[in-house]
Amino acid sequence: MTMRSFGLIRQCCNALVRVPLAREKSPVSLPISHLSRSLTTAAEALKITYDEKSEVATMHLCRKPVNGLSLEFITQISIALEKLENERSCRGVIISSGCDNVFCAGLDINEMLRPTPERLEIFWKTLQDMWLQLFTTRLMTVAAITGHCIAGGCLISSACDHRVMAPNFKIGLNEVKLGIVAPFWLVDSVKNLIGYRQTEWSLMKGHLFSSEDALRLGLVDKVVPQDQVVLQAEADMAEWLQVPDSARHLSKTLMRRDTVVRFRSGREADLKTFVNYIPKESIQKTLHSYVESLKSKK
Ligand SMILES: CCCCC/C=C\CCCC/C=C/C(=O)SCCNC(=O)CCNC(=O)[C@H](O)C(C)(C)COP(=O)(O)OP(=O)(O)OC[C@H]1O[C@@H](n2cnc3c(N)ncnc32)[C@H](O)[C@@H]1OP(=O)(O)O
Repeated sequence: MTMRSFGLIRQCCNALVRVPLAREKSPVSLPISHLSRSLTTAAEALKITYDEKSEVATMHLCRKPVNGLSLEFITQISIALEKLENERSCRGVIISSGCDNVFCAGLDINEMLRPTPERLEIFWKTLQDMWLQLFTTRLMTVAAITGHCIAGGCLISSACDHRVMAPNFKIGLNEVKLGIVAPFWLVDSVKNLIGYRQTEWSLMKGHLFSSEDALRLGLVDKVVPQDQVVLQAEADMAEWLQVPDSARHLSKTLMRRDTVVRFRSGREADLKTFVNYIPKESIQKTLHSYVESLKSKK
């Protein structure tokens, strides 16, 4: 197998002061006073490899301990996606995790705790952009879900085209448990997979589905033993790539058009809602208690 890492991407991922690079906006300088805590450095957090033979890249999320989506991390993912999108030979990307038993625990909650208004706004815009990129990319996208896949984690997996998950983990939108609400575009992308009622019910309860229930509902496409998830994702990717790229991408565009149109017309209002809602004292209290409960479970 011929593997090479994308030098350019690595280079970009290491330079993280000016963000975001994603489409539809010009770069802005980040207030770096509120860097969220992680056990990994920015350079270690995202590893991209490319297999020339299969024309498939792997985006390995390694922001330990749980791949919490901080502004810097989302920016890295966004830059990497853009680079892959522009790499003509690349036809697909597998998103995998380097965190034990966790694919992604969602947004880094620290981003929402006592945030500066400036950073909060950039954070949400960057997340919106990253989601749009992933949801609409010409690349075939496969999520290799080797562990829990919660809220923002489900944002990533549900924006992909195909999902392989390991057994005995949890996946879904639990935002209400934190006193917050999933944005309509994330809800739509889950609803597209599992239908209205299951989405409504799980959203209102903050219910996380087991891997097995997720398979039954269509929230994931396959459940295989944890040590086979990536291999299965690669095999499924190869099968998917037998379909001509442009026809596959046009079909995806057709199916996702309504969600994208709704997103584009609602994203400004969505941003305003988020930046007004999160700093509220009552929300801050609930988020704080949630973080405490995570720490005290040990
Ligand atoms: C109409 C108004 C609309 C307004 C819109 C408002 C908001 C919209 C946002 C919606 C979009 C998405 C939101 C989110 O993603 S919120 C995050 C939701 N995620 C979670 O609830 C997951 C929480 N984590 C867990 O349940 C567990 O950590 C686990 C993933 C199951 C893994 O368990 P385990 O292996 O036992 O690890 P620990 O629990 O010990 O965690 C290790 C350390 O990591 C910290 N941690 C965990 N998750 C997060 C996180 N999401 N952000 C930041 N930090 C996290 C945890 O506290 C541990 O830290 P410690 O070592 O310092 O104790």
